[in-house]
Amino acid sequence: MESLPVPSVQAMVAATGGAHVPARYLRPEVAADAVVSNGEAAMPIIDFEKLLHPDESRGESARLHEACQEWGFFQVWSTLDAYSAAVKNVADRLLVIMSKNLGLQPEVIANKCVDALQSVRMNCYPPCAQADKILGFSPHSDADLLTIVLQVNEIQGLQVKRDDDTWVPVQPLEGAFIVNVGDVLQIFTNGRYRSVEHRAVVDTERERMSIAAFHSPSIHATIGPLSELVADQEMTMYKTVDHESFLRFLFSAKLDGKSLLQRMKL
Ligand SMILES: O=C(O)CCC(=O)C(=O)O
Ligand SMILES: [Fe+2]
Repeated sequence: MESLPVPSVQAMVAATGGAHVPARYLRPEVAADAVVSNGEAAMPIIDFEKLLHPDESRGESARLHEACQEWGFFQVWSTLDAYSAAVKNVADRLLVIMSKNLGLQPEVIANKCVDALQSVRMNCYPPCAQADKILGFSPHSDADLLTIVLQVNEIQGLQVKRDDDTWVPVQPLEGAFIVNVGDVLQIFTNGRYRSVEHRAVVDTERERMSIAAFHSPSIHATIGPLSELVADQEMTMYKTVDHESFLRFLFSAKLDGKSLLQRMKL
């Protein structure tokens, strides 16, 4: 469908700052409309966690019911708790299966993850007309155990570096997470599992968004090759440090490829 042949509003605002509004956009009735203040008549806000909580769900679902009848509109408030818990569950289960694959008792990693650290980063990449000259995210590897990334929209952007220095774009699959091994897992496995550099490019026209959830061991866990995974005669590839020192390494290094792992090398 073709759009109406009118001048672009964005271009017009950019040119005049909105100082001149063409007559076709003027709406005299707006001045006469009553707009009440956002006080008593505020739209209901439903707390999603309460809605799912066994003890609080009754009250909150009653409010939801009322909102649907009275307003037909409501806002749902949700901390990222539900999301974080869901992705943590995925990470924990993957780590159990990875442990089995490595011939490792699952408790070895699980014990290091009692009171695991988790952080979530929302990435937003605005479009850029000169997308081929810039990067949305510099090449880096993640400093955690496992990262679980949700591509919020279908726009491609994440690229993974292969051994021949080529970059492979990751095709977003609807409903799928992208999971990557982080530096800590590479260190735990003495290099068997690979924490690989990746980067994000941007689109020329469309904004892209992703949510990355980073799963790390407890702050009290030591970070170093797991003795169970260093075979007799095998060389230990990395230092063993406490988690706090590891994080200090991380925050003192700039986002630069795999420099953190280089610094952990023996
Ligand atoms: O935007 C992406 O797909 C990846 C983001 C990422 O690598 C990160 O947040 O560490
Ligand atoms: Fe990353």
